[in-house]
Amino acid sequence: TRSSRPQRLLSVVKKRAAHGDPQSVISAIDYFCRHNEWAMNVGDEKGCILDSVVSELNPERVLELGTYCGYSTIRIARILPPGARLITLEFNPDYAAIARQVIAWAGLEDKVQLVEGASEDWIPRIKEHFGIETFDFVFLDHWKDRYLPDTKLMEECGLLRKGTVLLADNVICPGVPDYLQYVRSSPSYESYYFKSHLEYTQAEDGLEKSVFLG
Ligand SMILES: O=C(NCCCOCn1ccc2cnccc21)c1cc(-c2ccc(F)cc2)cc(O)c1O
Ligand SMILES: [Mg+2]
Repeated sequence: TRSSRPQRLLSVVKKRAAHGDPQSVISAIDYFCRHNEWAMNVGDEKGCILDSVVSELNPERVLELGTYCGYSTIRIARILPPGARLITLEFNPDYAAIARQVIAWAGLEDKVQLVEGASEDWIPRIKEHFGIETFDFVFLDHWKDRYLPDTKLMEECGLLRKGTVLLADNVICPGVPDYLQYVRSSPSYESYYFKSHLEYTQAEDGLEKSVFLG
């Protein structure tokens, strides 16, 4: 049967990118998705905004909800300080299997722990399973109707601390209206909208950066 889009992405990475060179993996994926086949990676334009938020924060403990093929995983992991750890959660086992290989090809497997399953099942177990107190940075890029309930769940589970930064992808397209309304109106968050475009297109999209105030 026909290969999957993630499988085609992985084969492009292995053909075009240098092993152990995260930037070449990022460039290979972006070229393929812009010129051959669109895929739902955060992409190069929003990716540069992600890079700037992460490098300004220098987080030690990072959570990513939504791995897909590992594109944003390696964008984040490649600029983390030594000893920092990224936990990335993927629901789809086929995506997870591809992402593991993309992350390994980039040489970043030591900084990344990929877990498979649903956020609502995993979030309550992160503390005891990973021995983590709180996260410094959370990247939300999974089911858009889970951004709000999972943010409330992370608050309830004590995974956020004063200053934890949440960065949410796709706040315009596909859109997360309930999440936006919450973080923009809650006294517990300071929010900022980075206007950009849907990956590899001219459609509007953006990233919402929200600092948890405790
Ligand atoms: O749907 C998207 N992402 C989510 C994937 C499933 O995530 C499932 N998932 C991953 C961990 C995880 C943990 N728990 C539950 C579900 C969990 C997504 C979609 C688009 C998009 C924009 C325009 C279109 F015309 C079509 C699609 C763009 C994006 O950038 C996206 O991120
Ligand atoms: Mg996205």
